[in-house]
Amino acid sequence: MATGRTHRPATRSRGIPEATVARLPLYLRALTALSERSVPTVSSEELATAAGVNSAKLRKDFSYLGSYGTRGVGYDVEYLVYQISRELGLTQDWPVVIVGIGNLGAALANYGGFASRGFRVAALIDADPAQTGKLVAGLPVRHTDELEEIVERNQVSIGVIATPAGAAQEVCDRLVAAGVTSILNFAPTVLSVPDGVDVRKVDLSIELQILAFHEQRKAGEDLGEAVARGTLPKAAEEAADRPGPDGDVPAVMPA
Ligand SMILES: NC(=O)c1ccc[n+]([C@@H]2O[C@H](COP(=O)([O-])OP(=O)(O)OC[C@H]3O[C@@H](n4cnc5c(N)ncnc54)[C@H](O)[C@@H]3O)[C@@H](O)[C@H]2O)c1
Repeated sequence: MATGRTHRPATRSRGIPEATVARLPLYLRALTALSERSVPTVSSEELATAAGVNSAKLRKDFSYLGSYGTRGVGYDVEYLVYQISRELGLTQDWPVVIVGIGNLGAALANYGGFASRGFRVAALIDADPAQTGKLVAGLPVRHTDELEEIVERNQVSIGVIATPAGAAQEVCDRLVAAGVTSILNFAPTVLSVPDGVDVRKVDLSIELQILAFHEQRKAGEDLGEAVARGTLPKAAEEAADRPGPDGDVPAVMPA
């Protein structure tokens, strides 16, 4: 679901391309599901289908990890889970702070999937004094005055920003100055960060806009096919012939 980009070169220092790194979590999710069902081995085709990736791409990705599978047997599921987890840095615990504990921040704090993937929510921080001390997901909300101390004491390197857009840059600057080097930004704004700090942006409305674009295309194709088959309902046919607001384009455009 995460969109956006990191401020890093396309290839990481260990020679794994950024596009491969972006697919590793997809493999890991599929492999974890297999592991939970005690499936011992998996072919590249099966795993590629489960991860929604092309199998040739998967084999290429795994070659960067030095994992080639065994002909006729496939890949060892447990070993690959370990290998990918290690590559993603998930074999260690990552303390995370969430800043902005409104609707979204509270929902993120309550999401159990972070802890099970090695991300421990170390603290919840909000600027509203009325929020301070409230328990959210079992953690007391702390005031932003304590941000630097919390980050330093917990050695937090990952910060999640769920504040309004107008506050996000200032929060980001404070997190970075305190030692955070990776930011997951939910606020609808572009953040400036110094070199060496990774920012990933999550924006569900952008994802919805992309789906809306495809829906519109599909609707256009359906209409075009109906016109070609001569099965266009009468009302739609009239609409397709009617001039649009400019007077020269039909209100409903066939593909
Ligand atoms: N990326 C996405 O897909 C997505 C989805 C929903 C919301 N959002 C964005 O997430 C943000 C939060 O949305 P919400 O619905 O939870 O809003 P909200 O108003 O419920 O919560 C915002 C919280 O941030 C706190 N805050 C304000 N300024 C702060 C600061 N300087 N430091 C720390 N905390 C501060 C407020 O006190 C409040 O508790 C918004 O920017 C919204 O646009 C993004």
